[in-house]
Amino acid sequence: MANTLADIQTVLRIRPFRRLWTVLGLASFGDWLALFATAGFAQSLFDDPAAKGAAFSATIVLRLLPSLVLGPVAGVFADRFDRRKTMAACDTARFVLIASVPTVYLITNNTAVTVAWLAIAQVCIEGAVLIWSPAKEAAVPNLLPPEKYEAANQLSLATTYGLAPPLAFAVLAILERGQNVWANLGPWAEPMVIALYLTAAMFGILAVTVYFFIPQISGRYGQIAAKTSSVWNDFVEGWTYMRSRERVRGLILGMLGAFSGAGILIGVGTVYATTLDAGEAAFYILAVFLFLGLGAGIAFGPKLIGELSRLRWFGMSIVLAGVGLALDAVAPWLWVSLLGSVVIGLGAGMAFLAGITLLQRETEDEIRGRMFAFIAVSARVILMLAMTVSAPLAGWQAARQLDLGFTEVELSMSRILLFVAAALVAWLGVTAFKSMDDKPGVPVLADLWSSLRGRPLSAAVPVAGSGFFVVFEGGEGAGKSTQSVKLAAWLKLRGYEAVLTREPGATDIGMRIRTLVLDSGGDSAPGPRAEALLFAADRAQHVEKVVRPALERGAVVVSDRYIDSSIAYQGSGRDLGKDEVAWVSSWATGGLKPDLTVLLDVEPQAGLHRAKAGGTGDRLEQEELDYHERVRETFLHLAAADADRYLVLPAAGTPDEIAAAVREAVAQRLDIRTQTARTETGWPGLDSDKHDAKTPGDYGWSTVAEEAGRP
Ligand SMILES: Nc1ncnc2c1ncn2[C@@H]1O[C@H](COP(=O)(O)OP(=O)(O)OP(=O)(O)O)[C@@H](O)[C@H]1O
Ligand SMILES: Cc1cn([C@H]2C[C@H](O)[C@@H](COP(=O)(O)O)O2)c(=O)[nH]c1=O
Repeated sequence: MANTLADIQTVLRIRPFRRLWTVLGLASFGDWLALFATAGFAQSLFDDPAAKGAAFSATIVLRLLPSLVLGPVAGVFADRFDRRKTMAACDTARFVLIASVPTVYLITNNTAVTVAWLAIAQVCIEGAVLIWSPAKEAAVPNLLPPEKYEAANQLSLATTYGLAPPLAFAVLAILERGQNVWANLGPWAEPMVIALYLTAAMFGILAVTVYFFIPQISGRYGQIAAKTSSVWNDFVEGWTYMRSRERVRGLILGMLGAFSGAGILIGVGTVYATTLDAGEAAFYILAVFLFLGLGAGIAFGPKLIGELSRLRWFGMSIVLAGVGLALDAVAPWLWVSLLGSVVIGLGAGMAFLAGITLLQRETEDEIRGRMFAFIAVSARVILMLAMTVSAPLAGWQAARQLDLGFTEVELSMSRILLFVAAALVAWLGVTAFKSMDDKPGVPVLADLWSSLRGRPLSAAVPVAGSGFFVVFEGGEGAGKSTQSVKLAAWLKLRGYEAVLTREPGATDIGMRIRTLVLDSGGDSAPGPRAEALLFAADRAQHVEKVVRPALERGAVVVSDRYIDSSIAYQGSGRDLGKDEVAWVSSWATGGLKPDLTVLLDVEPQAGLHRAKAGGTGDRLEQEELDYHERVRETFLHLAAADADRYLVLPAAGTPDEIAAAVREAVAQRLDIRTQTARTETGWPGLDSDKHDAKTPGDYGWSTVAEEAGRP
């Protein structure tokens, strides 16, 4: 899933997408150019500096207003009508509207009329953008296979936010600078007038391109009958769809959370910058770093996180943006603040990319336009609200100096607001993560860490049954076999289907592996890695053929050794790395974890003495004492790290004492009344009658392996 340059080249080889991408690039360029050219044009109509400033910001505010009115129904257009025609119509409208602004000025030469028309045109242009964007966003999935959405979005976002704005600014700068050269050509040659005509012409070309050269944008529309439901019904349908889909809701919530944080950041930005004592330019430097982070997140995020679940990545990225905001809120120095800004950008960029890609995948074609419109509109509204509320608040109350001991931080309202934004964004990130998590039970940080190293953890394959899985672990001669037999016998007596099994060797293949690993010596002995893989192969077969089926039947499975043995013997004993070995086993077992692991802790020397019983022992029992010490340490560490799942018992107790403690723990978990359990210890064959019983045969029954005719 991690995409590379090769993925981007692949999507660009798809002709309809390549054309759409070119259209998008030019449209974004045109949008930025139109926005700043109209604002600049409005400014140029006045001489008074205050009026100039007001004209500039009023033009931008006018662009945001239509979201409130047209927003709710903008997406309906994308889902209701042919998207190709919708886009072409919007481009034509933009062509006419943008060209009309300087034309009205040139014809009337009247500032009041021009300003009035400019205001109307601004609102209509934004209306066209609001309808055009969801249609384009919803069209992308019709041109590409789903696994290419991410690369396509990377390309589109990089174009919209990385390439188009600097190009637009460069063109405006060139026009401004060139003004002197063609100043005598008359009012139509003024820089902003040229910019507006240039932009208008571009939208004219785009309308023709979309209409005649990318028929694929029409997608399903060409194949289905025209819709007969009302626009209002379409809107309600979109809203109901969003509310009923948990993942879609999580996605939208997370994205809007990120936008509210961005709004607060922009709102408090200029005031906050003054608390850094870094001069006038601090705000702009912060903005540059924010965009650098944003670009890096979009460009390198997917490569960095590799195969990490995109649903998880989305929530994590939003939390990361929250961490960046918190860093900015407490930053005592400019460099910390710049770091915070990069982190915010990284998180926001990755969340944006993951969010759009997921939304394209999660929503059906006929509803997609409304989902994208909802996001676009809500984002604008939230941005505006957050900016307008936080900007005046930021300057409220004088700042105080907070002495941190090593330095002083200026505690101001802007920092408090940043902190509020950080908490809000992080909370929404966590909420989105929880509502969309596709790998429940897989530890988040371990999953992230493994993914960064190229080996994501898989979600556990669920067990469709109510069985219970108990494992005995411990060093050589700890008494595992003795205790597993006792426990299984007791469970059978209690009426449970108890399946007594072991590793290695519970299956046919397992038995052959056992011989290979334990009995081959000298040159024919497996090397450490082969040994680890052989144990994992035995385990995979064991889980698939014995453990899972039994758990699915509702049985209690009692296994003599499981994954921890590999982590301890191969991971630590052979020094292959505990995480690596655990990952291999986790993959082999589909993430099946025991409900209870009983660790019988034994001094290696004493255990080996018991296990060898005067003989030489198998290949692993012959290892140095050091090796067995490492094995013991690792067992103890594993148990300490997950105390609820483990029962650690010193193996020095008598077999009966240990058996009673084990029964108690199992009884508690199986919800058998301990009182009842205790009263039946007099069953012949358990405890006192058979102190040295350690094989099922001692109780007159057999293990899984023996039932299958194996020793
Ligand atoms: N609690 C105990 N105290 C003393 N001896 C015990 C105890 N439990 C088991 N034994 C004895 O120790 C020897 C090894 O026991 P067992 O085979 O149950 O250990 P194990 O952990 O399964 O060994 P291995 O790792 O070699 O499979 C046996 O002779 C058994 O009778
Ligand atoms: C499952 C498993 C086992 N081992 C080692 C541990 C023991 O030395 C033998 C098994 O012998 P036992 O008498 O049946 O206990 O194999 C290992 O190294 N790694 C494993 O994953």
